[in-house]
Amino acid sequence: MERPARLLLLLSELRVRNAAYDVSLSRCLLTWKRRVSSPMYHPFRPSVSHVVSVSEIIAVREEDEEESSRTTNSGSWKKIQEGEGKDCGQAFTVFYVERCRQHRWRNSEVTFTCPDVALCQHWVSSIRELLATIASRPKRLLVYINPYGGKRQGKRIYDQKVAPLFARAGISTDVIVTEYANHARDHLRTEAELKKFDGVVCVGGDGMFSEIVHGLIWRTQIDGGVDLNCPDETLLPCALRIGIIPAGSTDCICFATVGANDPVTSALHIIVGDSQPMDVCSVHHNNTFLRYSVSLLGYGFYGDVLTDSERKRWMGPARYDFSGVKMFLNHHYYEGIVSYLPARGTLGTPRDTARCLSGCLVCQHNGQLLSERAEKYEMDEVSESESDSEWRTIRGKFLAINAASMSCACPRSPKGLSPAAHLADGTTDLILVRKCSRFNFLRHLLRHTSKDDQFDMTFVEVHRVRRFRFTPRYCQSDSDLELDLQENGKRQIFSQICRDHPACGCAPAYSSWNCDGEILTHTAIDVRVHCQLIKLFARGIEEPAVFEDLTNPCAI
Ligand SMILES: CCCCCCCCCCCCC/C=C/[C@@H](O)[C@H](CO)NC(=O)CCCCCCCCCCCCCCC
Ligand SMILES: Nc1ncnc2c1ncn2[C@@H]1O[C@H](COP(=O)(O)OP(=O)(O)OP(=O)(O)O)[C@@H](O)[C@H]1O
Ligand SMILES: [Ca+2]
Repeated sequence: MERPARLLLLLSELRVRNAAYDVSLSRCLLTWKRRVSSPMYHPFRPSVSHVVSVSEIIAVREEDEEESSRTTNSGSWKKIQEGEGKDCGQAFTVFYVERCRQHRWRNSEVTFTCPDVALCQHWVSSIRELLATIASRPKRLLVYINPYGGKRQGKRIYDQKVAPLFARAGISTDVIVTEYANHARDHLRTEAELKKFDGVVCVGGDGMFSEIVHGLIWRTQIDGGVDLNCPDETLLPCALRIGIIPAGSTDCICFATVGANDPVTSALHIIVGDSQPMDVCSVHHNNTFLRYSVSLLGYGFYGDVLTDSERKRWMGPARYDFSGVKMFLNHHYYEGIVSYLPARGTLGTPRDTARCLSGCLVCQHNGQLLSERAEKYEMDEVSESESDSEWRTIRGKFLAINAASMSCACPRSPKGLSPAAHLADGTTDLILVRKCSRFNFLRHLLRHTSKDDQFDMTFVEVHRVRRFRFTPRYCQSDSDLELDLQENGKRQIFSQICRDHPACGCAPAYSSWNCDGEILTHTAIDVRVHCQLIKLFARGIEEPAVFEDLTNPCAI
C-alpha cells in the first residue's frame, strides 16, 4: 500500500538565522515553522510558517563548514556566521522556487543549521532521494542560443542567469550558439543525437522556438515514416519537451505558456520538469508542406506588418510598432474565400470568459476526445476531412484573417488576439475582420489592450475550427505567380482593383501569411490543427489562488 502523501519522513528541530524551527519533510512538502519556545518568538506576532512543495525544490547543498569559514562569498553562510557566532553546527541550504508578481518565479534559499553532522547528512540525503524520484525532471539538455535575437542579449542572458541555475540543479547541457538562421532546425533534423537528451532549450524569440519545433517535428515524422506533404496524415507527437528562455522581440509563446517573459522563470520551469502540451497547425499548399504554426497565422494586417517590419530588423522590437502604424494607415483589404471545418463536440468557444489556465480541463477533455476520434478514423481508414461534410464557406473582403491556435497574449496585448483560445484543445480560432472604416479598425485593435470584447463588432466574426483553407481572389497558377514574383522582385502583386481605394490609386491584391513571424511563400493554404503534438517545459498560466493556498499556513 502506498504511504499517505502527508506522512512525515523527517521532523527535527533545526535553526534558521539563530531561531529554532520545527522542520518537517513529507513526500510532498518541506515545512519550517518557528517554535513557540524560540527566543525570537513574539506572542503577539503570528508564528512564521513556510511551506515548499518538494516538486519545487531546485536543489539541496550541504554547507562545508571549513570552506565556508575560509570564504565569505556564500551569502547564506555569511548570514549564519554573523547571526549565530559560536552556536553554528553543520548546515545545509535548500534552494526552492518562490513566486513573485506577474507569474514570475525566483530562486530562493534557506539555510538550516543542525545540531550534529549525522542529522544534517540525513536531511540532505532524504531531500536528494525525494528529488531523484521525480522522473519528469530533465538531466541532460540540448541548448541552442540565438546571439542575434531580440536585443542581442541571448548569450549574456544564458551565461549569467540560466547556466548557473542549471548547474545548481545538476542538469548537464550541450550548448550550441547558432551561426546562421535555421542552424538549430537543421542540426535537429539531421545531426543531433536526440536519444542523449531529455529536452531541447532555445534561447531567443518566437522565431527561434519555431526553428526547434520544425526540427523536432520533421525528425519525428521522418523517423516514423510519415509523409510530411500529405495534409491528411496523422502526425506523430514529439517525445522531447521544449524549453524557451525568452530573449526575442515578441516572446509570445513563452508569455502564453508561462505567463511572463522572464529568463529565470523559464529556467525554473525547466528545472522542475513542467510539461505543457501544445497544438500545432500544419500549413500546406497543393499537397506540399509549407510550415508549422503554433501561435498566429495572419493574412492581411499582420502579414503586411511582418513583411514591412522585416526590412527594419535594425530597429529591434520597435519595428513592429512602426510597421503596425504604417499598415494601419495603409488600410489595405484583401478578397478571398475562407472555408473551415468547425470544431464539433469539443468544449469551449472563442467567446468564453474562462481562460486556458494551468491544468486546463477543456484541453484535457478535448485532447482525450480527439485522440479517441483519431483512432476511430484510423480504424475506418477514412480521413477526417473526407468524412466530414460540414465545411462552411465565407467569401469577402477582409482587413485581416487571423488563426490563433493559442491566445497570443504578449506584452503588447496581455489578453491576446483570442483571449479564450486554448493551448492544447486541438482547435484554432479563426478571426475574420471584414473591410471597415479606419476608425472601426482602430476601435477593434484598441480592444486588444482593454477589457472590452474585440469580437463584439459587426465586422468581426470568430469561429473555433479544426481545419481551414484560404484561396485569394484573382488566384493565379503557381507559374504565373512565380513569373510575377521574378518581375516585381517582391511579394506584393499590384492589380486593377483600385476603384475601392480612391486614396491610394492602386492596392495590392495579395497579402502574405504571417506564420508565427515568418512570411509564407504562398497565399492559398490548407491548415490543419494537430492536437497536442508538442510539449513544453511549462505549466500554463497559474491562477493566483493556486499558490496562495500553498503558502497559507492553514493549508498545511
Ligand atoms: C492602438 C494600439 C493597438 C494595439 C494592438 C495590439 C495588438 C497586438 C496583437 C499582437 C499579436 C501578436 C501575435 C504574435 C505573433 C507571433 O507569432 C509573431 C512571432 O513573434 N509575432 C509577430 O508576427 C509580430 C506581430 C506584431 C504585431 C504588432 C502590431 C502592432 C499594431 C499597432 C497598431 C497601431 C495602430 C495605431 C494607429 C494610430
Ligand atoms: N546565428 C544567427 N544568425 C542570424 N539569424 C539567426 C541566427 N540564429 C537564429 N537566427 C534566426 O533569427 C530569427 C529571429 O530570432 P528570434 O526569434 O530569436 O528573435 P526575434 O525575431 O528578435 O524575436 P521574435 O521572433 O520574438 O520576434 C529566427 O527566425 C532565427 O531563424
Ligand atoms: Ca488551440
